[in-house]
Amino acid sequence: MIELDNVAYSYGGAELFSALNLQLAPGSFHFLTGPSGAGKTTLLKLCYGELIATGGQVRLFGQDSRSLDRDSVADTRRRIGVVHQDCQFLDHLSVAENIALPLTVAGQTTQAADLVDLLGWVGLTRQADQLPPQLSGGERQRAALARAVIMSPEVILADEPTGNVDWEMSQRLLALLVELNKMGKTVLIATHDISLIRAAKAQVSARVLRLKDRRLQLAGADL
Ligand SMILES: Nc1ncnc2c1ncn2[C@@H]1O[C@H](COP(=O)(O)OP(=O)(O)OP(=O)(O)O)[C@@H](O)[C@H]1O
Repeated sequence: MIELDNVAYSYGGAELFSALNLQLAPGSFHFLTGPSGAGKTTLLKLCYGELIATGGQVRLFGQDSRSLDRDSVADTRRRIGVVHQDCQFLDHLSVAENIALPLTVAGQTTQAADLVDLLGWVGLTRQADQLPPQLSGGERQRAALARAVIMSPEVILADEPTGNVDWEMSQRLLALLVELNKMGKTVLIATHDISLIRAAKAQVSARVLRLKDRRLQLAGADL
């Protein structure tokens, strides 16, 4: 689904990583960990075509990310749901409108019943008409997850989805991501939270990758 082959990335002259290989197979569950600044967010951006590799090749659903035309970019955006690190809501729109935004942007109408179901699934039924600044950290993260899945993507890429939430809320978010994986979705979570990874490994068969010193490696079994 998403394949990185000998990939390098540089911001300006400084190479962040190189010779990086990754395959996200359908239905797989991956964690991406590593020190702050190692390039996890950058790697996720390469995986959804927001950035183009400065070396090697990224293939998204079999297509080289460098050669995606407008339609293919739109198709890729539909097939990959992203939970951004900073959530990125439009503060003048309600929570429900923010969640439905990918559909609105794609010119599709929101099925009210689907939106109600989705709000219920993430536990935000009561908050549907509130504005994003009125939400708690955990509610924001759940709204971001709902927005990421509203287009029924095949792949979910989540960047620190449990940042700034307590343990109980991180378990709740993890349960939603595990549920999505059990429905057949491919999941990749970038996180610093080792205890989250340990909790997940009791629930799902997950590969843990560590980005460090410009290389991507399988983490040890102790994780
Ligand atoms: N647009 C940019 N221009 C220049 N440098 C950037 C840009 N975006 C990120 N960087 C740098 O690239 C490095 C990797 O950033 P990135 O956000 O990918 O790391 P990360 O592993 O996700 O970090 P964190 O865990 O702190 O979120 C950092 O040193 C960062 O300052």
